[in-house]
Amino acid sequence: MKVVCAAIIRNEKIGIAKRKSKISNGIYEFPGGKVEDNETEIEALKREIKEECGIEIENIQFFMKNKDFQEEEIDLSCFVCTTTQEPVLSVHTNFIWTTPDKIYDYPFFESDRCIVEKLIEEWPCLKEQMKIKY
Ligand SMILES: Nc1nc2c([nH]c(=O)n2[C@H]2C[C@H](O)[C@@H](COP(=O)(O)OP(=O)(O)OP(=O)(O)O)O2)c(=O)[nH]1
Repeated sequence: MKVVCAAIIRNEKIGIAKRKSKISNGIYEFPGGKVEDNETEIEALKREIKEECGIEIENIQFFMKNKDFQEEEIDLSCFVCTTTQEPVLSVHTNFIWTTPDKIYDYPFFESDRCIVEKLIEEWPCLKEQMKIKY
């Protein structure tokens, strides 16, 4: 299954969201979801973030891929992007703006560990790079 997710950056913070249902109940994740057959990863990402957070995202850049096996194989592509809007939640019960080094203060998707690690490593550069864009 192809899945996309976004590390959304705003005001030098990254957004993480808490799920209210299914396998990841109560766990924080990067917002996103499954890629449908008729769409590109970027189209899926924009659609999922609009559906789940009610916001438009901009400056979308590929960040990394990660494979995991849950109930089936998950082929996850993570992107970084910016927004100028505040989320309005539908499938999540909470949304927090934080910095990568604090993500593990929250119960977070274990399979996303390498994404979080890369975000921590690249954060000084990434936050500067994304700052000029919003
Ligand atoms: N959204 C998201 N899903 C992730 C992350 N890491 C990770 O392993 N996953 C897995 C969990 C799920 O098995 C799958 C995403 O499925 P989903 O349930 O979010 O997809 P969806 O929104 O399209 O779901 P639905 O429409 O079928 O309800 O990817 C992540 O950071 N964000």
